[in-house]
Amino acid sequence: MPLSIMRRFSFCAGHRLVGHEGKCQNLHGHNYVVEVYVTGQEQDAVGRILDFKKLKQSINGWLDKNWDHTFILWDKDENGLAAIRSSQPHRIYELDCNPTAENMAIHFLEVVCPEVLADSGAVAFKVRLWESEETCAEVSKDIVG
Ligand SMILES: Nc1nc2c(c(=O)[nH]1)N=C([C@H](O)[C@H](O)COP(=O)(O)OP(=O)(O)OP(=O)(O)O)CN2
Repeated sequence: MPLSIMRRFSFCAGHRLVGHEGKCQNLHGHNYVVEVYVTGQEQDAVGRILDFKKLKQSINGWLDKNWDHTFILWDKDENGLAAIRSSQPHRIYELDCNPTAENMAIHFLEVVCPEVLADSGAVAFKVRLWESEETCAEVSKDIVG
């Protein structure tokens, strides 16, 4: 019987989309929401896949350090990077691709979740990343086991 849990997190960040035909080519920000769906091999003695609090601490720790109140920019966006670097202080997170909701969701599922959930016994299989209340991207993967 498939069993999973989900927790929702929020953070503020700036970005821009290189090559976008409209306003989103300009530096701007969002109140992002990220939903992380987690499953595990078995429930613990209490009946949990993973304590919601542990999930919160792991994910929020990473978000606070890396994405919250940063500019998330493509590492090839030299002009955008230079603009943000010229302000002091600044926080930048460089992605190896344009920071669309889709690419940020993929990065979160493929890179961030395995790192922060290592040793937890749980694994993230789906991420939904909301850029606004109306727009989100969703990515999921099959978990073998
Ligand atoms: N598939 C995607 N499309 C767009 C993304 C994205 O991540 N994935 N991102 C953006 C921009 O970041 C933009 O800030 C959000 O777009 P949206 O709200 O749709 O912009 P509008 O042009 O509709 O804004 P209005 O203020 O309502 O005119 C764009 N697309």
